[in-house]
Amino acid sequence: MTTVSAAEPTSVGQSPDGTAVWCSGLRKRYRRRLAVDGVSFSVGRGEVVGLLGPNGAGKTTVIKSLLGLVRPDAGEILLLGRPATEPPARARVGYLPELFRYQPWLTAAEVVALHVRLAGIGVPVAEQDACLATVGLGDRRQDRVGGFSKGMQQRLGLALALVARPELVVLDEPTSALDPLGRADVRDIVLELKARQVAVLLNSHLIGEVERVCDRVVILDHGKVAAAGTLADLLGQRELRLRLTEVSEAAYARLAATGRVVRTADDYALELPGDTDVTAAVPDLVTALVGFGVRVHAVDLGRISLEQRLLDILRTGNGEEPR
Ligand SMILES: Nc1ncnc2c1ncn2[C@@H]1O[C@H](COP(=O)(O)OP(=O)(O)OP(=O)(O)O)[C@@H](O)[C@H]1O
Repeated sequence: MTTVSAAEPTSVGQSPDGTAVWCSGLRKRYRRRLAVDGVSFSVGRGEVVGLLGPNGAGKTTVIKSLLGLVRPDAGEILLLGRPATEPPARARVGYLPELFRYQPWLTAAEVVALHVRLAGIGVPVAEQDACLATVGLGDRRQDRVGGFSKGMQQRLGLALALVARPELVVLDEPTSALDPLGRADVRDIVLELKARQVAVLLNSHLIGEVERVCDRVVILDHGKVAAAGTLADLLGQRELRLRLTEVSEAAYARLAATGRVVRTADDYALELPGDTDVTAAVPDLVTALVGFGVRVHAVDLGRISLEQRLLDILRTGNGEEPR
C-alpha cells in the first residue's frame, strides 16, 4: 500500500484532536458479501479528501457507516472529535446522498426551511436563500420540487448539505446529474468550503474533479484501502514529454541517462526518478540534446495523471511505487 500520511489512524488512542473524520478498522458484511474490510482513514479540518474506487468497492458503505445510516460490524468512528453515535457530532455534518429525492409537493425554499428545522439550528431565511443562490437555484426558490430536473434536485441536495453551517460536508457523487457548468459550480463550492476550514469528504468517479479539489485521496478496492496519500505522494513521479527529430544514438543515450524512455514515433516520454531536480535537469537535458544536433520541437513537464495511477493500482494491485 502507498505510504499513508502520518494522520492516518491505527487506533483510537492516536486520534488527533479536532480531526473531522477519523475511522479505524471499519468492517461491514452484507450476508455473505464483505463490503468493507478493515478500512481506516482520516479527514483533517479544512481538508478535502477524495474517496475513489471502482463500482462496488465499498465507498458508499463507508460513507453510510460514518453517518450512522449503516451499522458497521466492527470499527471505531469519530466525527469532529466525538463518537459518531452522538447526535451533536452528526448535527455539524452536511450530507449529500448518492440517491436523492425530496418532497415534490414543497417548494425549494420550503424543503430548505424544513431541513433547517429538523437540524435544530437557527438559520435566518436570508441565509437559507443565499444557500439556494450558491447552488444556482436562487430564481427557482418558490418553485415546487416536483417540477425540478434531476440536476436541479441534486443542486437542492447540495444546498441541504451546506445550509446548517456544517463543519464537515460529505458528498456522495455530487455531480452525477450535473452539466459541466454545474460541475464547475461544485468545484468552486468545495474550494470555498475548504477556504472556510470546512472539511469535505468527496466520493466521485470523476477523477479530474477529484484531482482538482482534493488534498488527499483514499482509494478503495474490494472493501480495502488499496492506496492513500496526498496527490504528491501518489503522483510523485514526474514525466517529461519531448517531441524530437534527428536523435542520434549518443543523444538517445543522454535521454536514457536522465530517465526511463518510452518512445512513440517522434514523441519521447521520460519517467524522471523521484529525486530529480527538474529546475536543473530539464534545461541541462535540452542544452545537451541541442549540442548533439537534435531538433527540439516541444518540451512538456507533467505528472502522471491520477487516472493513470488509479488504473495502475486497480489493475496490478500495486500501491507501492508510482509507475
Ligand atoms: N444494502 C445492501 N445489501 C446487500 N449488499 C449491499 C448493500 N449495499 C451495498 N452492498 C454491496 O456492498 C458492496 C459495496 O457497495 P457500495 O455501494 O458501498 O460500493 P461503491 O464503491 O459505493 O460502488 P458504486 O461506485 O457503484 O456506487 C457491493 O458489492 C454491493 O453489492
